Amino acid sequence: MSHRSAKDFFRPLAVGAPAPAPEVPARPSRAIHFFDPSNAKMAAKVPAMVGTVDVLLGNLEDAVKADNKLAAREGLVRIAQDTPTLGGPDSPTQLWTRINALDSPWALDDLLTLVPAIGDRLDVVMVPKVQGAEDIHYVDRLLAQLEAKAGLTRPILVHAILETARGVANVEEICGASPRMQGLSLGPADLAADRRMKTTRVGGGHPGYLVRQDPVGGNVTGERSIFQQDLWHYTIARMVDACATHGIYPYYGPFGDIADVVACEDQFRNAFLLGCVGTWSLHPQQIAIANRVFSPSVEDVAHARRVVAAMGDGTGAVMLDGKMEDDASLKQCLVMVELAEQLAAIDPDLKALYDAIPADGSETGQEA
Ligand SMILES: CC(C)(COP(=O)(O)OP(=O)(O)OC[C@H]1O[C@@H](n2cnc3c(N)ncnc32)[C@H](O)[C@@H]1OP(=O)(O)O)[C@@H](O)C(=O)NCCC(=O)NCCSC(=O)C[C@](C)(O)C(=O)O
Ligand SMILES: [Mg+2]
Repeated sequence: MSHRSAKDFFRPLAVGAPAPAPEVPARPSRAIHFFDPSNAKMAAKVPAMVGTVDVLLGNLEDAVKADNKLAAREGLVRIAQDTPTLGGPDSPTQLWTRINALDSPWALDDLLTLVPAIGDRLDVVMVPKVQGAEDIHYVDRLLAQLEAKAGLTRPILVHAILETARGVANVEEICGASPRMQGLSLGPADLAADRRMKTTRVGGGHPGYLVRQDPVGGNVTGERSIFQQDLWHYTIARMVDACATHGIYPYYGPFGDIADVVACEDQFRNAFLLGCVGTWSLHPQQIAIANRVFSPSVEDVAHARRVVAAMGDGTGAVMLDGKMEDDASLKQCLVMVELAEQLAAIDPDLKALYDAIPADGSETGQEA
């Protein structure tokens, strides 16, 4: 397989296209909120959501009826044009879209329409059912041609949904396929079908996927604890490693049981703890869950600041509350402190909470 040279990697793929950015801009994206631009009721809610959610995503793919594909595409253009505060580098809320699958009758026209019309405001294009680097290369070149033609000065980024077994097998090459790559999301429904998993849900657990306590005293019919396991742990962990390797961001994905806000929060929190930066929201009530879970708690930030203060120049080992802290635990705490700073810069409520913590984390309790 041939690869572009290191220097070519950061040259535009079309004459006149903007140069690729060396780093993915670190913009908060705790909730990627999906809406169907062909649904008048949902579309009407979008302008008022600017500033209340990190990402608004106009969905053109699955969950939009085949008969509504054109209306969704045109609706997204109209919404962006009528809502000048949405999207682009200065907006508090990024504008993303999920285009149709590359083998569908709609994907080409999705990009041919959106880039000239609203390309200056479109931050990220999410590509579904990505199988390998070849899918990213196709979108990469096409976007460069369209950006050049439209005279855009800022490259549109690309986000891949991992929802086929082949996509998971190729996850590293997908992440490294282009400097446009912004991140990855899990597509648990399509992925489960493609893998022939025996689940019928959109994300979340399954009561049959469990580990059972050993029989007590050899009594196999006696009372035993069971522990439900996370079906998505393996895939999320692979995504996190692939994304961290390539300097891009991993996200959970959809949680389809809208009413089960408790299990939704658990699933999101597992992803947060494993290294994901955000998740999807399908219904307005999931935005608050995502914002809560993907923002470090006051206790975590206070503890992290205490460790940073106690570690001085960051080397050596100290005892804090009976626990050893060293260079490596300091690095974990810096991940937390830096995330808190990024979020405080865009979220006044969080800023107030974090600002109330003393700089050295003192007078606050233990790690959450
Ligand atoms: C679940 C549904 C059907 C419940 O819709 P509903 O109307 O029954 O809900 P509701 O509770 O009655 O809604 C209350 C109000 O909120 C509005 N509303 C409701 N949702 C939204 C929204 N998202 N954005 C903005 N507004 C929304 C709704 O229109 C209503 O407005 P109203 O008070 O004026 O009557 C609906 O929320 C919905 O369609 N959500 C988006 C679904 C979606 O985008 N699915 C695709 C992503 S998941 C996926 O594709 C899988 C994946 C990754 O590919 C793979 O795993 O393979
Ligand atoms: Mg899907």
